[in-house]
Amino acid sequence: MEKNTREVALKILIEINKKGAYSNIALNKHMASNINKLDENFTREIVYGVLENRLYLDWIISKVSKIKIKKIDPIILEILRIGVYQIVFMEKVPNSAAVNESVKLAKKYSHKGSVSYVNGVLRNIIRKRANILDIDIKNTIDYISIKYSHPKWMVKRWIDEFGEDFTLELCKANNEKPKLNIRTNRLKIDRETLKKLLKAKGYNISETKYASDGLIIENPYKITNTDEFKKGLFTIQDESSMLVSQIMDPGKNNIIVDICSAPGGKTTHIAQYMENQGRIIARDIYDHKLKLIKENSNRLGIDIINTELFDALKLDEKLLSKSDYVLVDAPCSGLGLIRRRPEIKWNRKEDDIEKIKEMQYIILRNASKYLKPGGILIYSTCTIEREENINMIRNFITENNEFQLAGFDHLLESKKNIETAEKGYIELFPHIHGTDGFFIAKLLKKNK
Ligand SMILES: C[S@@+](CC[C@H](N)C(=O)[O-])C[C@H]1O[C@@H](n2cnc3c(N)ncnc32)[C@H](O)[C@@H]1O
Repeated sequence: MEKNTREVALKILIEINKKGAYSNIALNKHMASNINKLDENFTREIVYGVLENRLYLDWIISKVSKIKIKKIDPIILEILRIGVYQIVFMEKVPNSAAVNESVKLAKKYSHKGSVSYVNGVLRNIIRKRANILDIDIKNTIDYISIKYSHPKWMVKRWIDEFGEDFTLELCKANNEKPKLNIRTNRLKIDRETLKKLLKAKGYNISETKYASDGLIIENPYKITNTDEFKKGLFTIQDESSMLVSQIMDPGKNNIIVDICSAPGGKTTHIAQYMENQGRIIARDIYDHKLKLIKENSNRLGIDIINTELFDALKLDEKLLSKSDYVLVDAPCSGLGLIRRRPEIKWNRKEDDIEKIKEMQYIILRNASKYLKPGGILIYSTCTIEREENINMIRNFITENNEFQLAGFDHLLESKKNIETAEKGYIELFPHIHGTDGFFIAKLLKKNK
């Protein structure tokens, strides 16, 4: 049985590396519906463990391998990473099992020479373990990069922006498992009652710190199979994302434009704030993603959302000065999501940030034109890159002086470590706030 779990992990990792698949989607695709909890957890741990620790695992392999990492066949390298991960991080797995199962995978997926190479590398690592696991590197960027397995460009960028201690803690937190958060659907139930219902089913639950609708689930196994989920009493959403609608704080009968809205996490939350009265125009560039908004709305009992296929890079003359609130939940580099999707570390390139920034600015500028005077614009991203966040907003305000930042500290449940809220924006970080890395700014379009 365990052989299969390792082989499934190998297939998933290859799919992520070769095809750029998202880890969560690849995992769900490969998990048979009848897989037991132990096997599922084992595969999950290997996939995430290998993605999170890739540079450190490669560094260990390089200590004993005669072949340079870049020259190792990609499948053999992945088999080695899986083997080394078990030896170094999974105490319950006997070394013999880690070696034998890796050798079996090498036999199945490669040729004879590779089999003895995999066997030799893993046995050498076990033998020399006491001397090769400590990282004896003085340079801070190199040290953090290997110890917490983040690409050097990312570490350097963050040290320049946030300092060394901050970067080290951030990288450490990026390798920790995020807790599952759910959002109460206040159209159907209040948070306290939902908490009691789920507690009675054996879930360990606490309340989110900043978001008023959020609950943190310690043991979320099969939570989407519960009646409570099927009846639409809650939806899955990180606390950081819940804050977007909380900070927007729209009321009944407003007109809202959500310009990049799929799969609808924030749009459906906005509808809750509007008590399902008024009108939301929810747009996205992908039709298949708009369908997800409809599915989510149906489950949650929301009928004020009109989905529209529209490219936010284009200006829609029909919407000029029409809306009370606009949300720009911009496509971004996603560097705040590394805890959930560690493959971002390996798939994202530094050059991408420049291109993404240009697109974000055009989307923001177009979206701002849809607001009535006195309207509110919310700009959010799931990245910690200031170039895509506060620097972008400051540039925008300089060039569009009818806009100003609007403070919102009174809308948060707690003000701890979130002091900039009174100035009209917040930056969230996994190691400080326990949320995804995230940015939210609130802008007021002044009455002329
Ligand atoms: C951060 S996600 C939005 C998440 C969504 N607001 C939620 O809470 O569920 C960004 C979205 O922008 C969409 N997108 C990317 N480029 C776009 C464009 N040019 N026009 C409209 N939507 C775009 C993507 O398809 C993606 O669904």
